[in-house]
Amino acid sequence: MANKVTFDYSVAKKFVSDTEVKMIQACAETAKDQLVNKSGAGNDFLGWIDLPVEYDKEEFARIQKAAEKIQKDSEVLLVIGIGGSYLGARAAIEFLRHSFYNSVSKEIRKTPEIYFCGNNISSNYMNHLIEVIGDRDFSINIISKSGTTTEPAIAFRVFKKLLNEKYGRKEAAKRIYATTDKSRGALKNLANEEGYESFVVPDDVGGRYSVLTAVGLLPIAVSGADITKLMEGAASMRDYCLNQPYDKNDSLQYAAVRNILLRKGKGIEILVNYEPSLHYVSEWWKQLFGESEGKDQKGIYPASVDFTTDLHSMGQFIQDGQRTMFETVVTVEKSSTEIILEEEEVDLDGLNYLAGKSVDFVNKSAMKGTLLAHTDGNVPNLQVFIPEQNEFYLGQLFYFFEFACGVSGYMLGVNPFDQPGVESYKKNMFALLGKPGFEAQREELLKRLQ
Ligand SMILES: O=P(O)(O)OC[C@H]1O[C@](O)(CO)[C@@H](O)[C@@H]1O
Repeated sequence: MANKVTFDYSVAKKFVSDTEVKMIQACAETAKDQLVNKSGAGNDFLGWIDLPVEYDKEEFARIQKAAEKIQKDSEVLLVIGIGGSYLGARAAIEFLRHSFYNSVSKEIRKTPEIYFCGNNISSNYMNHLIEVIGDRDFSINIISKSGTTTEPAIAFRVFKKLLNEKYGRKEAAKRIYATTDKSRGALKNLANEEGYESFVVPDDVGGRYSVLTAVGLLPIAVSGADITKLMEGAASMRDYCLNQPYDKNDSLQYAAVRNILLRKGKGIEILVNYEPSLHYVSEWWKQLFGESEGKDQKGIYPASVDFTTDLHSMGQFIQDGQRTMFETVVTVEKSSTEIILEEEEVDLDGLNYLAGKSVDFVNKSAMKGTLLAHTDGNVPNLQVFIPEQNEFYLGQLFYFFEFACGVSGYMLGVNPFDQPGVESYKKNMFALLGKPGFEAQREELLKRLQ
């Protein structure tokens, strides 16, 4: 077991040869140079590259203090945000903390319950969340880089009212933490006006690359995870990404191999996990790659499955359906806890052959068996290994994927740091809602909907 996050395509050699990986080296290295020298498209959004070593230490200390205050004065923290202002924190908390974080007893959890909202527009979801909070003490972390995104803005209105009614406006303001642009946007204005403690999303860090800023760090710190170790892990992976030669650079190799597969008609990448706690890491990864690469009618469609659960639903398709996909299997090498299966006197369930074996051994056997079966079914299987489930390796994993994404986007010939496509639905929604300034579009859309 290596002591870092690693990438391995050895099982996929039938589909990607070492020679092909060598042939694409120049392309990958040019893309890396563009990224590191900041000479490519979107180069005003590259603040994430040095973030793990150049972050604002004063703000970092303020984040830790705010987290301690929330831990002391709140039973519940609401994290309001969407996309990059949501997924990183959720991914980290689910990966690092208890599988049943919000349900397990306070004695085990020790920190506030954490609920995410503002990531949908459902009245049911919000009403049910109000019921979950009940009359308990709570705080809000509202996160929006632009400060104008509709989903979190609506949720903030609703939950700010609840907080104001419970504590009065002045006291409520001390329980609201705003993570947003340093000087612009509706949320920044509101924070200034009401005196909320504010944290900054740096100008040069886009939403989907912002997990290691206050966007991710405050909720992660409230959950009791160690954000210093998270940054240290990211810093160590930054070092590998920037300084290792091509053949030893896991992140570069991953970017290269997925581009080789794309050129062979594999337009769908499925991120696979065998730990339920990785589910939201996949969700975070999907936004990272989907928003970065899916443009100009190009890109690999990022999908994900949770195995072994989805082997019993999507397994058939992956084994046997249209051959347009490859899998990237993320494995946690050493499970943090163990269960050993015991022998039963009468072997009614036929499982005595597993007596003395750990549940993780069964899980790993399922993983290895599936890897070979899917390879035989002509689905290339790439692998990413995480040594253990902790903050350090998660920091490495985040940075590994971010770097690979930047490189891969340039290899593909797109700007990996913009997202013009997401505006189309917003314009239509604003027009239909009657937002001032969208009158002409409104008439046109209403006619189409008749
Ligand atoms: O932090 P904000 O500005 O509310 O944006 C949230 C998300 O919405 C998007 O801008 C897409 O609309 C994403 O890129 C971003 O992560």
